[in-house]
Amino acid sequence: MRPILTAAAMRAVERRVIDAGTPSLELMERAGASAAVAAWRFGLPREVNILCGTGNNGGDGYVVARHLAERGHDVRVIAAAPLRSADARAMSARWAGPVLAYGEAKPAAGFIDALFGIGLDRPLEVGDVAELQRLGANARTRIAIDLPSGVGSDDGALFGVPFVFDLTVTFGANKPAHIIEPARSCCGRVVVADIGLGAIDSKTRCNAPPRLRAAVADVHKYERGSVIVIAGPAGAGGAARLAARAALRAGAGLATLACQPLALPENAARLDAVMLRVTPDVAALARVLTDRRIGAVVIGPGLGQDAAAKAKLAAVLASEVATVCDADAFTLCAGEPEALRNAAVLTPHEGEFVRMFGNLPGSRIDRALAAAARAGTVVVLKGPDTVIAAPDGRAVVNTHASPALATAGSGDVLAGIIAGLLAQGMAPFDAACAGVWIHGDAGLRGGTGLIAEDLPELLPAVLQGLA
Ligand SMILES: NC(=O)C1=CN([C@@H]2O[C@H](COP(=O)(O)OP(=O)(O)OC[C@H]3O[C@@H](n4cnc5c(N)ncnc54)[C@H](OP(=O)(O)O)[C@@H]3O)[C@@H](O)[C@H]2O)[C@@H](O)CC1
Ligand SMILES: [K+]
Repeated sequence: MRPILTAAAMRAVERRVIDAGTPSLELMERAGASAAVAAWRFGLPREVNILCGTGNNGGDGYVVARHLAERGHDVRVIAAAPLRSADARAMSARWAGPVLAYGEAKPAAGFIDALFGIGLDRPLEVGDVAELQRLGANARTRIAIDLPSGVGSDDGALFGVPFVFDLTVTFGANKPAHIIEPARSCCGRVVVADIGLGAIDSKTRCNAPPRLRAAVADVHKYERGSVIVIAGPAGAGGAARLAARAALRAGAGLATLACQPLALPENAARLDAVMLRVTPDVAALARVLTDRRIGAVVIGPGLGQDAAAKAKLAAVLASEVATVCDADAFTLCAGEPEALRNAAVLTPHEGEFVRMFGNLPGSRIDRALAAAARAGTVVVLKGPDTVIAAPDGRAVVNTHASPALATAGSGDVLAGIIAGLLAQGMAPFDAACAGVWIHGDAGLRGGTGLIAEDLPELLPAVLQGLA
């Protein structure tokens, strides 16, 4: 999984490489040269304006200017002044082409933004926004060096980015802003250039296709894992049924819906491969959960929010079965996430997350990590940039997803997939990362018009693609 580095972590890597003997000016040369190649490959128009800031991002811009001019581009640098970085001053001295002040350059078809990178820590100034706007708004091709000026590197917040870029060329590793919204949508395509920083380690990473265990020929259905989904009252079983079907399609050998007698006719009429188990009361449910063959349980989708629901949740959490909590489980434990400490994975969307954990500071990654530490369990903060965080400080961000997944019941399916993987023996963090990727891939395959019922049916194709 590719690393994601905060500005501070990036600076630490840079410092290590410099201390090991590579001059910072050499790193800037590599950064600018690789950005110029990426821009050229992208089909940058011949005429290019490069807006250079006063720090090292601006320094990169001067290097880009020199390399593009060598490749035959007609380049003008528009310079913020005075240059405050010694390396940027050295690189500006090596640039022999035109340097213009704000307001002097004519807009051109190509625009490169080297105004601010990871050093931006406050809103853009009015003059900077105006010049970005004047030169970039109508350019045919807009390329950002390291980051679009105006995005917060660590939290992905927008400090006044005036338009969306076509390409962002970054160095060594992705920054959170390339991965998390709203900044991610401003970056366009993101290219990570290798500038010789060596192996980069990070506890925060981008999600990747999971490696699943190969199927064994001689296997019993119980050995493939058994999942139980706790249904809610009569008339509200759809969410639980979706989760159960998803668990089966994700590879569990069995999925069972546990429901109360009154909900039996509804569920029996709608289920075939998924089995039904009537649990008239909490004691019956607790007894079912002592079956050691059950590998995972889902509770929350369509559960309800009454005393009966609360008692079922307590029974599940008191059992030893790996539990995925979703939906109503969060409402039942609003403000007290410690109550869910015994769960294996929590899958809240943004609203549920806030209900559980309040308004935590920082980026989505920071917030998910803080929540996982507080709840003592894996937290999946769902969204277009889903963050999977573990109490030990690992975080994975998934962007392999489709807007089509923002549909009723989609989250129930995700909970079922994760439970299906847990039941097959995956560790909670791995099952959550894999489940989110698989769910995202199904969403991409389904595309526009997708509804939650489609998702389980898309899973065989997704899983066969991973085998
Ligand atoms: N990491 C690596 O390995 C490599 C990194 N490289 C490059 O270095 C870039 C980072 O450079 P950088 O540290 O000089 O910061 P940069 O983004 O140029 O900002 C400059 C200064 O602007 C200021 N400032 C902040 N906000 C502001 C605002 N709104 N309006 C006005 N001013 C504002 C703030 O200074 P302050 O005013 O706070 O003193 C800040 O320090 C990085 O993105 C990459 O392109 C490559 O060269 C080599 C390999
Ligand atoms: K930039």
